[in-house]
Amino acid sequence: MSDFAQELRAENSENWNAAVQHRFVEEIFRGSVSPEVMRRYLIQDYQFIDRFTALIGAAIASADRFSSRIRFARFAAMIVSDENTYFQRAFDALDVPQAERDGPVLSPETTAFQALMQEAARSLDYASCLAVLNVAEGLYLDWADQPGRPLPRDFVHAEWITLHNNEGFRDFVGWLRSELDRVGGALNPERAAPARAFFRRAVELERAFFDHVYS
Ligand SMILES: Cc1ncc(CN)c(N)n1
Repeated sequence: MSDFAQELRAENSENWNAAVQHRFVEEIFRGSVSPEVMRRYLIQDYQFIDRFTALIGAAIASADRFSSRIRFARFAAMIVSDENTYFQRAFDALDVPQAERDGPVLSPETTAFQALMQEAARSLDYASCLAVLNVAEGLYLDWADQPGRPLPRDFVHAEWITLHNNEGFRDFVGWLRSELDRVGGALNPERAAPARAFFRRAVELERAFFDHVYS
């Protein structure tokens, strides 16, 4: 099998590393993200999750085999259950009114990320959907998976970490990488170009998304 996923990651190492070593990551492990920053982050991220779920739908539609559709459908079920429940409990803890949960003013960074996911979804190009999903989940596993590091006390911080470093998530990200290697690696350079570009843009946006919650 090719190592297409690793190649793309290496091409984008500067932004990837800046995101996984971001101030937000350090602060969340210490439990010191301020309530205002955590609120802003989660309110915007809930809108990210909405389009992200639609992108998984596009991956289900465009995948080339049933076993891959099953894998994505199971993952989507986790997002709309465990992860959605986390958001609701965190919003309660942070006193986020219903209007800001359902229809907040979107930041330019959230809008840009939503647009990128929509573009990938509408392409119905499986390799492009996989590229964006690999960034969104691979980069989150990369920052959250710090074995031996103690968890913060507040569930708002701790659970955001454990949602992204548990065994099931690790396994899913490993599968996502192998799927991108299988599908992307079989394409000639010209046909792989859209996935390569989606990957690059997604890594840039992940970094910008972390940055913008502090601005
Ligand atoms: C911006 C962003 N990127 C990735 C993830 C992980 N699903 C997230 N919740 N938000």
